[in-house]
Amino acid sequence: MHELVIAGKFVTEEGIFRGSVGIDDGKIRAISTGLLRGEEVLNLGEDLILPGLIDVHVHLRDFEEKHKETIESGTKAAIHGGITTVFDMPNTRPPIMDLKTFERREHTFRGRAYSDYAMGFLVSNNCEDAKMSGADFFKVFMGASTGGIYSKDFESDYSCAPGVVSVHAEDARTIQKRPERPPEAEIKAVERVLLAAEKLRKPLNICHVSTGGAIKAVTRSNLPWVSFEVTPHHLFLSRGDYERNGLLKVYPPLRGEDDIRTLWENFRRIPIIASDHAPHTIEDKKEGAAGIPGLETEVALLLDGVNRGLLSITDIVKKMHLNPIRVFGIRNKGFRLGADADFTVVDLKREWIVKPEEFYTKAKWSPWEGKRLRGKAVMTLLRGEVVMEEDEITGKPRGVRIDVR
Ligand SMILES: NC(=O)N[C@@H](CC(=O)O)C(=O)O
Ligand SMILES: [Zn+2]
Ligand SMILES: [Zn+2]
Repeated sequence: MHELVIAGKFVTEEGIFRGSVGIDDGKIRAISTGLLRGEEVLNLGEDLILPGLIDVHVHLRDFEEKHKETIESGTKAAIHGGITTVFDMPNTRPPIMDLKTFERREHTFRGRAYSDYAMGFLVSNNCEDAKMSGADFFKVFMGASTGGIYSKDFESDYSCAPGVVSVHAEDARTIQKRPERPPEAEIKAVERVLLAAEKLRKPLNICHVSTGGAIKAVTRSNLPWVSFEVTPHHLFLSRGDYERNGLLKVYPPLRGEDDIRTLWENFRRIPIIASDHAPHTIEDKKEGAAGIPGLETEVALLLDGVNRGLLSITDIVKKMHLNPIRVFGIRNKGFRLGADADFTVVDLKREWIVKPEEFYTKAKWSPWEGKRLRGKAVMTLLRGEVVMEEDEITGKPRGVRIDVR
């Protein structure tokens, strides 16, 4: 007899099966195609039950930028959007690039996160601190983005990081000459990344790949320790959208139809989908801040894509659960016995209109404002506890740091 049994239609990388999962102490203890017995049974009918979705690229801000987002508002937005674990990007103010600030970040998270979280460390000529930090992943900027910090010697920073490196691949010199950041800025940086990865042979994830040239270069290099992520805004929005709405300024920039077509033509080769949730106030955006909020639309946009035949529901499990766990070595997550009982429950047929005023993020604006989407996250479970149901955040912050050791 389990504490809790969840029954319904489970989605794995192979497909959908009707069955039930037995949960005790927040962990998956039994998986069955029949109906397990539980003190409490949560029957989820026709909704689809995905393993907890993981977003490996999220800017939670907080510290001196609480007006943009806090740990609470950002992680509430995560579980509202169906995300159970977020990777906290370290280009905060102050940036997380020394031991004292890393420890301060760790305390800032305690008891305030509504989702689980991985802690990042920004590497830029600070190798000793990076090695001593114990961070869950490491961030390197090859060119400046929000916060303005970037590596003067990418190879040395990449070589120093004692764990998986996520890299912002836009070439600094090209950006200085051509601030509009054409595809060449990304392609040049990605080619440098691949040469370094070939030499150093250590795990690396290329952030927000946006161009056909970069995705072709990565897939051609075929290095098993090199992964990459693509964002929903680079899949569903274009440079034309930015020309019509200046708020859509983002680094790397939204691209032309050719690049977008190549991303979709290579969709099955994309290991990870991540939001690059980058909240700014409307005032900051009007002053040219780069970044787009994405936590509360990313899953719904992908589900809408499933309904339009652009991708399959199993793609979402592969690119937002399985591959993030594999690439970043997450030990306590996964749809298997002994792993945390995190689940993202979606209603694939739910039609709704994007209304940013109903968002939990402080960035109450969206490129998809007013758009009708088919598909929505309707319930989020974290270690067997319902933490979001029908847009309501239920209960207190339960999020804890993931285990990548
Ligand atoms: N993507 C952006 O345009 N902005 C991000 C930084 C980054 O991911 O480069 C931010 O932190 O605002
Ligand atoms: Zn970036
Ligand atoms: Zn980012």
